[in-house]
Amino acid sequence: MIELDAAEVTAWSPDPTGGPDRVVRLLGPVSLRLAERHVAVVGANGSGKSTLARLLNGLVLPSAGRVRVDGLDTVADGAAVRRRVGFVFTDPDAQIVMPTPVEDVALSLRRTVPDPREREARALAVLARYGLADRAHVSVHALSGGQRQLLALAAVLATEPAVLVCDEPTTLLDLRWRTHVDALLASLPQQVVAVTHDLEAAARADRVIVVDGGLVVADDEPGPALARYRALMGAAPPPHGVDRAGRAPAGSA
Ligand SMILES: Nc1ncnc2c1ncn2[C@@H]1O[C@H](COP(=O)(O)OP(=O)(O)OP(=O)(O)O)[C@@H](O)[C@H]1O
Repeated sequence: MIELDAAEVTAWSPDPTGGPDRVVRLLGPVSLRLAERHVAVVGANGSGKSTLARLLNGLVLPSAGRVRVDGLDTVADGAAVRRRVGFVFTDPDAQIVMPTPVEDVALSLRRTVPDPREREARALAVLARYGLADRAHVSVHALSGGQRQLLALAAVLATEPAVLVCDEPTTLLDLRWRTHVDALLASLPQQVVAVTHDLEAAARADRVIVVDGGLVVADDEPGPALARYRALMGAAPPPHGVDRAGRAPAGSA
């Protein structure tokens, strides 16, 4: 169970008019209890989805309020929370650090499997489970984008987290790989919280959270929540001024 109690995230941001840095609120206050197996988080660019996702495993800490996972506080019990909550980024290259897939998965297992031979065997078994057995020893640079995302997922899942948080895991993938990764996420035994712009995938979740302007503006079953999101997107033109953090869009100087 993931619990957010009046959680807020603030950050210091430069004042675009040249004044002193100022505190901006990126998210919250947000209070949620997430127990469903598949939770989708949708919202416009810059609405606060990634900030919400990162709160769940302690990559971002609340400036106020609390975030707990199975009773563990992300501030007080950060390491335990990170062991419990796996995180997958949009871009697998942000996550893959070793030269070959087998070494990358083995790196994830370094704490739980001390013996190097056993660790390699376990890593190979994990790669086989996710369809990457024949790519185990190639350079990670020789993998396709879809295979790299699958490797990033495999390396996180190797540690058997109780919860998997994914921040737009299929945004960079073609349709075939998106379908494959979506099916894999749907088949996992763990709780999956996925930020997504893919409304078809969100429609298959048990619950959909809609974030707008750093707040949860809808939290419901997919039908009503996505209807609210579509209405919100239809109603609001893309912003042309500064974003909530006070930054002007690229090229607008
Ligand atoms: N460290 C930071 N300092 C200042 N502003 C930040 C910081 N991190 C994020 N922001 C701003 O906070 C807002 C929310 O960012 P966030 O990345 O959570 O949005 P998002 O909904 O995930 O967007 P996208 O769909 O584009 O990835 C944005 O306006 C972003 O520019």
